[in-house]
Amino acid sequence: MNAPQVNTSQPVLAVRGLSKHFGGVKALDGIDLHVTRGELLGVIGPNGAGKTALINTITGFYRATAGQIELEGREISHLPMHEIGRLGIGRTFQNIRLFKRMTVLENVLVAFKAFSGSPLRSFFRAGTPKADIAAAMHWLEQLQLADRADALAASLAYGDARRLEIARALAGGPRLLLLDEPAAGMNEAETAQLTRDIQKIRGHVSSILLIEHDMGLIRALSDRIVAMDYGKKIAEGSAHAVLEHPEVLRAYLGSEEEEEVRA
Ligand SMILES: Nc1ncnc2c1ncn2[C@@H]1O[C@H](COP(=O)(O)OP(=O)(O)OP(=O)(O)O)[C@@H](O)[C@H]1O
Repeated sequence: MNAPQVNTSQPVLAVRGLSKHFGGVKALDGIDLHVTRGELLGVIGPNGAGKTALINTITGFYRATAGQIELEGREISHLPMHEIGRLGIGRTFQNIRLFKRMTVLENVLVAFKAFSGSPLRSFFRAGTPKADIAAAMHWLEQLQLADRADALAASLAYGDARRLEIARALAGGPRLLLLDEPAAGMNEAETAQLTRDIQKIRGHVSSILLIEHDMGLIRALSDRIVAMDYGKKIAEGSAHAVLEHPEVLRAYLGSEEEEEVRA
């Protein structure tokens, strides 16, 4: 199959009519959205709106019930997860997933390992190419983790562990980075640092889709916001337009997050 022609006006990600049903539960119900080159798209919605299901379906962790997912014009919804990762979609998880008994540096090296396709154990035994170590250290420096490179991942403070997940995702060289609630569980100072970190990494990855409940982070970082509820898109546009949208306020009404949306 020929590679799609480079088209700078083409969205990096285009999702059309995307649905994911679990029995009678419509986690995604006909979602349309796109992320353009250089854009950070914020995705908000109350608990259970379908935000994580969106990331899980884009990355092939869930198989879509219906709809299309295009990465730079190429249909990917039928592809296995590892192939979607190889084509350039990186992610972090709502619940941090690190190799806790490996060092911080090794956790980032896994990204190169996954891409080279060779078995992990023998890779480390055989010695790691200097270029990979230099590249991994670059990402650790970007996320202020270089001085913890030899520490065990298990010993990291919560905020550092979250940043290590981001460093690992970036080391895979994604065109599109999907961040699933990176500020979850962070205190105010950690969230402020994370905001600066995400600003910094924007220059290194073409596009970012950011799921977050922290409206301060969403306001500070998003070029555009999509709001979801019950698996549907209920609003789309600028931070001001979406966070003041009557349907968005209604969706959050009565939930603990209502005050945050208005803050
Ligand atoms: N594997 C699954 N099996 C069954 N139902 C699921 C599964 N994953 C998600 N759901 C359901 O799909 C809906 C959307 O869930 P999802 O986790 O995507 O919401 P969310 O917007 O990410 O919520 P939160 O903000 O709490 O993380 C929920 O009703 C959830 O119970």
